[in-house]
Amino acid sequence: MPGEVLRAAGRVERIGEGPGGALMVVEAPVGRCASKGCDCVDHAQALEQVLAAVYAHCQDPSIELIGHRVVHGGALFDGPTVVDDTVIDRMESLLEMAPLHMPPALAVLRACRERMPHARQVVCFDTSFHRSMPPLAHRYAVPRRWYTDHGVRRYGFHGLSHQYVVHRAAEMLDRPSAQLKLISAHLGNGASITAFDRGRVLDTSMGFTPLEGLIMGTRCGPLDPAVLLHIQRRTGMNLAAMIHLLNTQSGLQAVSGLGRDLRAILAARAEGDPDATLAVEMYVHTLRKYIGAYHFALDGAQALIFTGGIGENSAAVRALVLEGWAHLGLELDGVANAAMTAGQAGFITRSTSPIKALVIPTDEERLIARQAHAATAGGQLRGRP
Ligand SMILES: Nc1ncnc2c1ncn2[C@@H]1O[C@H](COP(=O)(O)OP(=O)(O)O)[C@@H](O)[C@H]1O
Ligand SMILES: CC(=O)OP(=O)(O)O
Ligand SMILES: [Mg+2]
Repeated sequence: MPGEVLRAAGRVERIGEGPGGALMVVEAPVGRCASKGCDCVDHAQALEQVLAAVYAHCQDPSIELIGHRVVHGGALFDGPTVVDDTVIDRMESLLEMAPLHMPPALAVLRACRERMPHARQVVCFDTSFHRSMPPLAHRYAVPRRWYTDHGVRRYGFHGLSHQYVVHRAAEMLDRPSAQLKLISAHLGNGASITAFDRGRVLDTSMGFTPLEGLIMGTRCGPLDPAVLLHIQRRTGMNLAAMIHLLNTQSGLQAVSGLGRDLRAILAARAEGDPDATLAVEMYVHTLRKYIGAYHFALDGAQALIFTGGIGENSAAVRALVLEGWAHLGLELDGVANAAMTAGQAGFITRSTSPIKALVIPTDEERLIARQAHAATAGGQLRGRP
C-alpha cells in the first residue's frame, strides 16, 4: 500500500514509497528497544526477531531495495554505498571497531542477500554525517603513526539520527541549516551529542568507537585509559575482556545496579535509592558538561535538540539538564516540557528564550530510505573503492 510503513519486531520496516518498488529498512538492534515496541530480552533474541522479519518478507518480489543502518564506516566508507562482495569484505575489517553493532548488522545483511537476491542493498553509515568534522576535533593527541597507519581518530556515531534531527530543527526554526549552530543530544541506549556549525559537524562526543563520551545504558563514557593498565595489573584481566565490560557492564547499569533502563532507575531514585540517585546525577552532570563545552566551542548555539528514547520521552531528564541556564539565555518552559507526548515534536523553551530547546523524535529509518534511493538513482555507486 503506498505510504504504508510496517514496523515489525526489532527494527525492520517496509516503506511503500519512492520510485520503483517497495523499500525495506533494516536496523539490526543492540539489546532491548522497548521504546520502539520491541520486547526482546537480549541481543541474541533481537537478532533472531529481525531475521524472522526479514524471512517473512523474502517472498515479496515488490521489495527492490533494502537499506541497512551500519554503525561504523571507518575510513573506508564516506557515504551510503550499494552492497557487493567487496563492500562486505571491507565491512568485515571494521567488525572490531564496533563490537556490539557490526556483527548483527553483517549477519542481517548476509541474510538479506541470500534470501532476497533480487533486491539491491544499500548500507548507510552512522559515521558519514561526521566526516565533515575538522581535524581539531577528529584528531586525538596521540603518536602520529596511530592516525596515519592505524586510522585512530574520532569517527562519531548516531550520524543518521543527528542529521535527521538537525534537518527537522532547521524546518522548525524556519532557517536554513547552513545558518544554524545547533547542539543535538541523541539519548537512547547509546548516547552521543553533536555540535553542528552552519552546515558541518564541529565536534561529537563518541570517538574511535561508540564507547567514548556520555554515560550510556551499559557503556562507560568518560574514562582515563590508564585505568585499563591498572585493572590488568591488579586482576590479570586481558584488554578484550575489559573492553567488553566497558561496553556491556558499565554506564547507568553499573552505577545504579538496576540495569540499563533509565525508567526503572528514575523510579528507584523517586523512592530514595542512593545508587539510582547517583546514576542519574552522573548522567545529567556529564551531559551538562558537554552542552556547556559545545555551546562555547560554537560561540553560542541557537538551539539544543533532544532525541532518542530518553531525549524524546523523559521530561524529567530534560528538566534536570536544562534547569538553571536562564543566565545563559536558555529559559525552560516547564509546562511545555512536561506536556510533550510520545512521538511529538515541539519547543520546550519559552517563546522569549534567546536559545531554544526542542524535542524531535528521530527517524533514522526514513533517512536511510532516502539515502538508499539516492545511492541507487542512476545506478550510482558511492564510497571509496
Ligand atoms: N519515558 C522514559 N523515561 C526515561 N527513559 C526512557 C523513557 N522511554 C524510553 N526510555 C529509555 O530509552 C531507551 C531506549 O532508547 P532508544 O533510542 O529507543 O534505544 P536504542 O538506542 O536502542 O535505539 C530505553 O532503554 C529507556 O531507558
Ligand atoms: C552507535 C550507537 O551507540 O548506537 P545505538 O545507540 O543504537 O546503540
Ligand atoms: Mg537507536
